[in-house]
Amino acid sequence: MSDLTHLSLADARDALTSKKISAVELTKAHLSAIESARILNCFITETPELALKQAAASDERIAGGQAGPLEGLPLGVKDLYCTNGVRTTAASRILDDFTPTYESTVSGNLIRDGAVTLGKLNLDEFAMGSSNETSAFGPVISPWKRKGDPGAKIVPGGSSGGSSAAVAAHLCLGATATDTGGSIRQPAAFTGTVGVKPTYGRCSRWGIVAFASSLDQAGPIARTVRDAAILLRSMAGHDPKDTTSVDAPVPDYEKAIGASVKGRRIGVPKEYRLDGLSAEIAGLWDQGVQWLKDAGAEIVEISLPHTKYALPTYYIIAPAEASSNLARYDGVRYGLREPGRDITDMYEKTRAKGFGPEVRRRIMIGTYVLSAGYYDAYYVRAQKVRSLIKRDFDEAFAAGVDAVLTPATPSTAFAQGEQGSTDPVEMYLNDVFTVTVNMAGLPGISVPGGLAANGLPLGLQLIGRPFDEETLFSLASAIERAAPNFDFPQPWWR
Ligand SMILES: NC(=O)C[C@H](N)C(=O)O
Repeated sequence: MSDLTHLSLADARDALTSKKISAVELTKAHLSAIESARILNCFITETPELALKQAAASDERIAGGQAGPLEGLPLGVKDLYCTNGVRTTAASRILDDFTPTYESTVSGNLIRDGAVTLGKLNLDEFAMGSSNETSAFGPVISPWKRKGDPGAKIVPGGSSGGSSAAVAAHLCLGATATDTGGSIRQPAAFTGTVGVKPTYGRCSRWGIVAFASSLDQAGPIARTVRDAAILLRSMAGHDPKDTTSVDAPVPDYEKAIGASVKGRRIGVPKEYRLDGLSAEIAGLWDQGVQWLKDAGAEIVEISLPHTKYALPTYYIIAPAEASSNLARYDGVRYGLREPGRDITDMYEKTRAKGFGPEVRRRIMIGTYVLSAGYYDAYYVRAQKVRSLIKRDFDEAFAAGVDAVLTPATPSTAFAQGEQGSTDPVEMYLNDVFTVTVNMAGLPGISVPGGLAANGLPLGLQLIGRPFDEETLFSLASAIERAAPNFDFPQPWWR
């Protein structure tokens, strides 16, 4: 077989189980792809020895007829997941050389099912950002190029930018990611990949560095809808160590691929047709509607009246939770410590040195909205609006809508430095279509819809009923079949 990194995860699985290729061979092909793509800065930590050891064990299990569902498949892990014996940074200096003595439940589930782990993927610091430019380990460069602009360094989206870029550049067959306000779906849309944000509670958050605990959710990024379905099945499941994880059976999501969508009711929310929405994004959305119609779905216009409050509400709740979660980085319990005159001075120096500007901004906003005198005006009010946003969706689903279709992002990927350098709100606007899903705890998927005139990928988003990821997989696979084919970028980085 020619280039093993160009197999889909599903095809690689089949080639491994039928012994056409070995896990060691497949792993070596990915390790050498990673080595020749360092300029993209996708990985913070590479773990080639560990990967080869896991691959050899996989080959033995395959030979012994004991292959797990992901046996021998090389994956990347977002560096927000704690990994036993492997440095975990959250792309922050504050964690320094923190090396967990335990494995996050979700990455542990992948390893249990036979996956090979290639290393830890870059991200925005503590997952705060939409372009991977806030990482203390430097930005990730997307493998994609804007037409006629070879010098521009295109961002892979964020915060899971290492995951999306590595998958798009064929450095791994799939990757883990996390989504608090769009961090799986937006980078997937920017890189022509598929990203799934499962229902809140579908995957365990145990062992994943916390950002905003009521919004955070783990999920996969992959090159096809089928591959994402295979990964989610292994990642999901109840975990007694996370009291918010739900004890519900995990379906075989792969069975939803190619399933008929005839008669499924798709809601198109009029509030997402923002003033100033670009003609290209509006066109993509109309196209998506047509593809689902052609596949037999029924389209209904719906109203989600509180949509316009979602972004400001998210940027109160998420920083509030972050300011509380990040209080633990005090120079005593984890990583970095800057000596000071007394304990307060040590705290201040450690936190000033350890956190980057975006993380500091969020901690300050969060502390402000939680402080006496402002708590009711901001935090409590934001929680009330959050309930209204959730109720909008509840009502749409109660009226018989099976899923909601929207664009994933308001634009294609931009170049480094082009957004948010003077005004952080410009960066926050990237999340305008994605944050509602986290606020309501719903599942969402981003699926490619083809390429824009500038040559960069476009993504459509489907939002589903709680714990109905299956419907999203079947609808997304219908879009995947209908959308124009595109090739991932040729490896200019080698
Ligand atoms: N973490 C996320 O889901 C990304 C979002 N853009 C944020 O900065 O909060």
